[in-house]
Amino acid sequence: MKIAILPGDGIGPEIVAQAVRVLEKLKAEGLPLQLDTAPLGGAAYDQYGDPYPEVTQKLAREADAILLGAVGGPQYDGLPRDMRPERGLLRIRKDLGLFANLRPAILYPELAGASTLKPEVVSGLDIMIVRELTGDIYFGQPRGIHVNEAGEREGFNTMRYSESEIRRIAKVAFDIAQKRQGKVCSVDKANVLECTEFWKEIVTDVAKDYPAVQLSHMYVDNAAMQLVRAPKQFDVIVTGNIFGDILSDEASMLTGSIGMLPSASLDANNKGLYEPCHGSAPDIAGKNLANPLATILSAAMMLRYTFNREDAAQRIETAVKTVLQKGYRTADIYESGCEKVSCSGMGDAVVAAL
Ligand SMILES: NC(=O)C1=CN([C@@H]2O[C@H](COP(=O)(O)OP(=O)(O)OC[C@H]3O[C@@H](n4cnc5c(N)ncnc54)[C@H](O)[C@@H]3O)[C@@H](O)[C@H]2O)C=CC1
Ligand SMILES: CC(C)CC(=O)C(=O)O
Ligand SMILES: [Mg+2]
Repeated sequence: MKIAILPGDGIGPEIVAQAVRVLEKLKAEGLPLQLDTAPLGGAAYDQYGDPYPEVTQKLAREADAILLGAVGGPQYDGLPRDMRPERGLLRIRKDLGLFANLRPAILYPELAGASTLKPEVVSGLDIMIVRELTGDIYFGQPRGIHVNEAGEREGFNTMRYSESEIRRIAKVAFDIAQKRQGKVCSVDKANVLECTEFWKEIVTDVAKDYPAVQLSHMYVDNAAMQLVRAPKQFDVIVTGNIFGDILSDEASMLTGSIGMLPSASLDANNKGLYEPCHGSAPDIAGKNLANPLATILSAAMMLRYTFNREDAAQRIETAVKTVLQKGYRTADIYESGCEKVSCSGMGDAVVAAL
């Protein structure tokens, strides 16, 4: 089981260190893990002048799976766009064909009080957001900033999806829904954007192969509202890259914190990159304050999706449940009566629970 470890920037190294401790514990018990580290994002730019350098490309391509922290930081904002950390992240996703981004928003009952919604609205919450990850306005050409015909500067990006890109992500969503409650809500803005009107048409066509799955459609503005009004109406949400990016951050707060949301980004053969949904959190970086659970839960997703080790995945998830039941909380999910722990303190607790 070859795993590339890419700590990244900001809180990335702190949270990844805790997930690596969890993996090392499983390795010591006999799981055949090989962990190798390389830089991505700003750290890679600092060392190699490229946010996705060759050394990282080689390691990532040869690995079965990748564990990533997060990239980015204000110190890189002035760089040419192609040198910025976030571009390194987009490049690795594209390079490895990681088109299917699974972002489960699950409420642990112990965190009902940390959710932004009332306990009765979120209790039992279990939504799977399936976000297309290698297309849409994040990749569409042309893009840039230029002087237009009127002699004025303007910025532009292009939202585009090919039929095959929509079909393959729709199939992922329907396949997942078949193993869950059997409901897919496709989120678009088909009332004004041709690209997403096309999305809706293709998803509707793919649904014909899944008669047991109930398909609904929702405009993204309404979906953003429904997520905080009545989130349990959703089972699987399938949507494009930008809408999925935004809606998953929103959904994270239903679970108590952005620090609780893991993700898997899969190619067609379940090779995957696993990372928390949040960014590099420059405001708390280097302070040992970050919540490492999203990253630890991402390692569990890795064992489940890439390595087919449901047993090991569930062990990690059970350990996370145990530490929450015992009352350990990082600052972002802290409530009075609980025991506040640091990032590494949470890592200690999870390793002990394992
Ligand atoms: N996948 C990635 O690598 C991503 C990178 N970014 C980059 O990260 C940098 C910061 O972006 P922001 O918009 O501030 O988003 P962010 O997700 O890094 O932070 C937003 C807020 O959530 C908090 N937060 C995030 N993760 C946390 C954790 N594990 N525990 C406790 N609190 C946590 C932060 O302290 C901050 O207050 C930017 O450079 C951005 O481009 C943003 C999103 C994803
Ligand atoms: C570079 C961004 C697209 C990262 C991000 O916000 C995400 O993937 O959630
Ligand atoms: Mg995001």
